[in-house]
Amino acid sequence: MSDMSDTTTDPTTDTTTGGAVLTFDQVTVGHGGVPAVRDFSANVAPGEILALLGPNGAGKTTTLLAAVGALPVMSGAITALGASIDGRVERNARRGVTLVPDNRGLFHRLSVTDNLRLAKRKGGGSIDSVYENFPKLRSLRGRRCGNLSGGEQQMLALAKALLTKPSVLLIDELSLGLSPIAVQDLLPRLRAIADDQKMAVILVEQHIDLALGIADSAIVLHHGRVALRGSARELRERRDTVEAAYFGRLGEPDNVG
Ligand SMILES: Nc1ncnc2c1ncn2[C@@H]1O[C@H](COP(=O)(O)OP(=O)(O)OP(=O)(O)O)[C@@H](O)[C@H]1O
Repeated sequence: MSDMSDTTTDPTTDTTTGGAVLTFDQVTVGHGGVPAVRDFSANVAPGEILALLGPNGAGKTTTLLAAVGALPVMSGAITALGASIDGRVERNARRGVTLVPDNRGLFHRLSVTDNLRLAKRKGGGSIDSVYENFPKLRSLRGRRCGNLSGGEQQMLALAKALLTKPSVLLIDELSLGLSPIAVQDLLPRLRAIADDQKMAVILVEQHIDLALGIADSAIVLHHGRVALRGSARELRERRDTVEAAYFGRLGEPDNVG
């Protein structure tokens, strides 16, 4: 169990639902009937970035997939923008709940602009505004997406998702395969856009310090259980505790659940 009594007493329980646009209420979700995440509760408010941390296999992607309706919950409930999340992924996306998947979800044979045009067909902002936020993409606009670097593809994946003006954006390892400098460039942009658009974000990220550097709050998952939660500021100051949670040294999952 966490000793961060100044943040939240029970790490599996989040009782602050006021103003949340995305709520997980004691959610258990998994694959083929086998739970991968158990009793997960969390709230994310407009403009809030929640960093979802944890080692490989902790259940981070599973949590995001459940939040867009791509995996049915086994028990508990997920609510976004006042309505329950169900299995209709496209409908959830139209309502403003958008996932940037870890495989980036890009069309590699199409140009940068054509990828953006396809995203724009789902509604939302203008391609010009994307190029204002990501000037690098403007200079690459005629390039085939498959010929972009990993960092450029990540930027495009983020830009595509932002084009639909989501209210809730779920990002699975934006920094996958990127240099630390590229991550340092992208994450502050995400912070600024979340602030501007009052967009709620869950950021799954392996770069713990960079994630805590831009997030408002954070949860560490271990073996599908919440091992630790708190404000990002408090967790930055208790880096050793975060690491202990990450490696399951705050107690066995059964004890914290
Ligand atoms: N399609 C699947 N079928 C069966 N089990 C799965 C499937 N996808 C994930 N799992 C299992 O669910 C658990 C959680 O996986 P998940 O991908 O959510 O973890 P993660 O925290 O995102 O890990 P990583 O950091 O490696 O991406 C793991 O034990 C994993 O093996």
